[in-house]
Amino acid sequence: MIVGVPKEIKADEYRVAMLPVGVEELTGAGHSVLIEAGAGLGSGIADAQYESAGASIVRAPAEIWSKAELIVKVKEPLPTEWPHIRPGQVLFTYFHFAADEALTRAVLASDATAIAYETLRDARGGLPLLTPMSEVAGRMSIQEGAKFLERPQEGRGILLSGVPGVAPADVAVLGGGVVGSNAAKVAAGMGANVTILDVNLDRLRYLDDISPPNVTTLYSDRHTIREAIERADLVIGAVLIIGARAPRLVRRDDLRRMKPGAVIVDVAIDQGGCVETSRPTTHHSPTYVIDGIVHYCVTNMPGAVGRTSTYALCNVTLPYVLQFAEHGWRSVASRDPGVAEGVNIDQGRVTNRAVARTFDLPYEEWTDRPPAATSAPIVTG
Ligand SMILES: NC(=O)C1=CN([C@@H]2O[C@H](COP(=O)(O)OP(=O)(O)OC[C@H]3O[C@@H](n4cnc5c(N)ncnc54)[C@H](O)[C@@H]3O)[C@@H](O)[C@H]2O)C=CC1
Ligand SMILES: CC(=O)C(=O)O
Repeated sequence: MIVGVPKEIKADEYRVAMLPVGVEELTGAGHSVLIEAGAGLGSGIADAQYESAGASIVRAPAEIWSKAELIVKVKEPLPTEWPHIRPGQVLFTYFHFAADEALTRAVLASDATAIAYETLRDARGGLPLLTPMSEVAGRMSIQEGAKFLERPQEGRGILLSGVPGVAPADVAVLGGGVVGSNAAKVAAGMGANVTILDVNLDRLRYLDDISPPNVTTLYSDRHTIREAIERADLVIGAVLIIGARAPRLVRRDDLRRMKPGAVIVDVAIDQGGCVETSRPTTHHSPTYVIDGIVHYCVTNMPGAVGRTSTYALCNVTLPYVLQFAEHGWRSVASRDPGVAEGVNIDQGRVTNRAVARTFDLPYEEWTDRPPAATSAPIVTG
């Protein structure tokens, strides 16, 4: 199989979807790997390292898109990449379709197959390809929140930890999953008073068991959310309903009840954000202020720590890439229902219920039978 790894083109995205060891494993098994020149530089990996592992370095991204049967990426294809997507091609990357109708329709129209990192499940029902990036983003959310609480960054001029004689900050974490628990761990470690809100009581019981005394758990409802964000200096948005648009837990009216200069880091922005006033931002221009509240809504937070994130991501994606190359993704997905849950779009059909519902598109349960050919098959070689 020909596997292609284009350079990421999203703003401030320094990750790459494959390590040299991945190239070595794939080429050792008889596959070809095309890596775009410079794709690894943001993560400190030189073209020569890929080449010595057996990759072909390709200058023109169009050549990768036109030759590869399996495209392995980090972020969703951007509009300039859409025309390159080919019928029958398989794209393995983050998509977050529910936050982007134009992307959804472009991939549907392409007759390609989209296997989304963020909905693929493991045998325990976890999200193995989302988890490492959620760990990164959860930890970063406190680092970033702390920075934007500084007065020159338009925050309220609060040091998260406080100092002897002055109280620490209050941090409210909406959603106690991977992002939320990692955010809470870092914030609590810095000495902040942390409140985690979630609708999953078993999860709250677990967090209550393992957390230090400066972490409180609360069942998440409209009243507890409102009270927690009114108290908070820093709010972390960390909810997820798999495949779906994030629920809007904080409304515009709520901002007026918050402390002026408080900061919201809406990590869930990649699924549309859990705050009504959130809109995507970039690492270069990460924040904006509405009603006195600083909003940080970067959709690719782990991209800023490319080296750590690339390794953490590729550790978990490579085993799937190897299986797809070796056995074909249809055969892998037909044997592993967790992989089938990753298939969001398959050659013109929406095969993820939440995505279909978000855009009122027809839903078809995924089966291993390829749809009747509607376009010319992909040309390889
Ligand atoms: N902006 C970025 O760069 C990144 C964003 N993310 C995103 O962060 C979000 C969270 O991801 P994970 O923590 O991995 O998900 P997760 O599934 O581990 O945790 C989500 C939690 O939200 C809870 N939840 C659902 N509805 C809720 C409600 N109404 N109130 C309170 N809690 C509620 C769930 O019970 C669950 O515990 C996702 O959208 C993910 O894609 C992840 C990594 C990077
Ligand atoms: C999860 C995701 O979208 C990211 O790591 O950028």
